[in-house]
Amino acid sequence: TRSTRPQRMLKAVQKNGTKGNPESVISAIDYFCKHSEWAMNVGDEKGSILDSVVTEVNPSTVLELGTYCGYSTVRIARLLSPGTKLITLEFNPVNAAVARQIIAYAGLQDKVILVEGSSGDLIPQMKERFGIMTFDFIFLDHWKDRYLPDIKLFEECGLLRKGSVLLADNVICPGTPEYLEYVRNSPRYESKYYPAHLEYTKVEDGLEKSVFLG
Ligand SMILES: CCNc1ncnc2c1ncn2[C@@H]1O[C@H](/C=C/CNC(=O)c2cc(-c3ccc(F)cc3)cc(O)c2O)[C@@H](O)[C@H]1O
Ligand SMILES: [Mg+2]
Repeated sequence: TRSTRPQRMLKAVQKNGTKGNPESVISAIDYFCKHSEWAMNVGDEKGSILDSVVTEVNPSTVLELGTYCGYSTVRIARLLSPGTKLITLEFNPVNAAVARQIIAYAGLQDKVILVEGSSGDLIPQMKERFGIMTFDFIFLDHWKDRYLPDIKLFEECGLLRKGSVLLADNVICPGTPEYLEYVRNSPRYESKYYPAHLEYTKVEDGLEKSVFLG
């Protein structure tokens, strides 16, 4: 059967990247998306904002929803302190297989725990399976209509603490109106919008950073 876009992206990383060099993997994916095939990675512009938030938070516990090809996984993992690992959830096995290889090519496999499955099933298992008390940083980049149910699940499972930072991609395009309305109007969150553009385009998009107030 025909290859998938993530599989073609992996080939581009193996061809143009340098093994063990996360920056070269990020550049190879951005180049592929700009010159070969557009893909829904967070991209370089929003990726720089992601980098600055991760650096500012310097998290000890990290969760990503929607690994896709592992582009943002590599961006985040390369910035984590030694010994810190990030958990990333991906329910499409073909995408998960590509992401594992891209993460490994970047040399970051020891800093990443990729769990195959759906966030709705896995979030309630975080404490028992991974010994997580609360998350310092969460990156939301999965199905847009799942951002709101999943943030409520974080609250219900007691996975947020005073100061936990949630960063959400695509709050303008494709858009996550119910999520935005919730975090911007809830007294339990302090929210801030970071304007940018849809990856590799001039279309308006941005990231929403929401700090849980406890
Ligand atoms: C069921 C919800 N839980 C989930 N749990 C685990 N993994 C999940 C989940 N949802 C989706 N996934 C996975 O995350 C990935 C999906 C991400 C969804 N992202 C988008 O739809 C998206 C879409 C666009 C976009 C923007 C403009 C367009 F014209 C076309 C597309 C841009 C983006 O930056 C995006 O993030 C896939 O790998 C999917 O298998
Ligand atoms: Mg996205």
